[in-house]
Amino acid sequence: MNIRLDSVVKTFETFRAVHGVSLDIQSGELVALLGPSGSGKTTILRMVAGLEYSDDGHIHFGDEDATDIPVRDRGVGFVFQHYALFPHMTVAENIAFGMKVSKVKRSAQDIDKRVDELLNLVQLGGLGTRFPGQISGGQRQRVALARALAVDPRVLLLDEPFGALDANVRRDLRRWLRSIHDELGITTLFVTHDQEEALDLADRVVILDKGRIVQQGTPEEVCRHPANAFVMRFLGDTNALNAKVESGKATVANMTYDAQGLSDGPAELLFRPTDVMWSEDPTKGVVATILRVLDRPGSRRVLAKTADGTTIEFDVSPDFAYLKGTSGFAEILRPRIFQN
Ligand SMILES: Nc1ncnc2c1ncn2[C@@H]1O[C@H](COP(=O)(O)OP(=O)(O)OP(=O)(O)O)[C@@H](O)[C@H]1O
Repeated sequence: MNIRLDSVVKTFETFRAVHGVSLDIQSGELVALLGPSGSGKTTILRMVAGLEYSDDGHIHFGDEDATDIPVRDRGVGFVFQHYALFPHMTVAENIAFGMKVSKVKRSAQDIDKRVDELLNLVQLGGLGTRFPGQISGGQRQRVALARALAVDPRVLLLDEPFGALDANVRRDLRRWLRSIHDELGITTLFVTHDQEEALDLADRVVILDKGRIVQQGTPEEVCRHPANAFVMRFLGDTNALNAKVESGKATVANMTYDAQGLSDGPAELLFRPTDVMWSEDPTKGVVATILRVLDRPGSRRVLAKTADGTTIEFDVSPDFAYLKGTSGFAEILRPRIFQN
């Protein structure tokens, strides 16, 4: 089932939370909506679910205008961070619930069989008789997914489903969710503010800022070719140096960089901490003095000050031997120059 959002707008009283968002989700695709808090992710998801109406624009499920499809007929399965399981029902009863109340009637035997299949799918075989209070948070979210899948949804909507869990459990669950998605191929829209989660999981990442899509692409595209400074900063640790563009060249201290296509004037040169090599050759990089060297399990993080007083941070191998106070040149491997 493909989903198409066409210039969708949502305003809460006077505040516009979603500004004309257009997005095509292909059948079987796993798309992550990624953005900072308040960027409109949940509002978009709720409009796709039919829990919220758009003020303008259209949402299509396949060839049908979703506005005409009541929520319970949309064939949507949800998993929300706080979409609690029924505490007084066992895990198996929770999973069976949707099937029991569905318009599609199934025999008790069919339901039991389907519950067993789903328990095995989410790797909780044997835990069907436990109550939600007797399993871990990660297991509860797996039950929530099994419950969402029980009614054979055409679309799966997940809103920060692993948000309340600790980092290691989250990492395991996202790998697991990806393999379930590969097995079932259900069109999935996943909301997260966690960059790594979106990049790990999704076929396509849609980055939102203040209710607008600022970039969409594969994880590789958004990482390697950020559309602007916001995307670059939002996706991970970023250093910024002031630059001046003149005739297609950006000057930063003693260095010039290619800036074809940019207009003359101020700009920012952005780069990742992993994209720096320390050099003793003044033609190679921006002059800097080491302030501190911090140790990490597999690397060293260097804090250095450039000539105009900006602090930059970069990662080097554990055998980096330069000491605090040493001056040298920070060679920037993948400089990106942006203008407002
Ligand atoms: N029912 C509502 N009434 C008024 N304002 C709302 C309502 N729901 C959301 N908003 C506002 O709309 C904006 C977008 O909210 P939304 O929940 O979609 O953001 P989000 O990107 O999902 O954020 P988070 O990651 O914090 O959940 C926010 O500024 C929020 O305060």
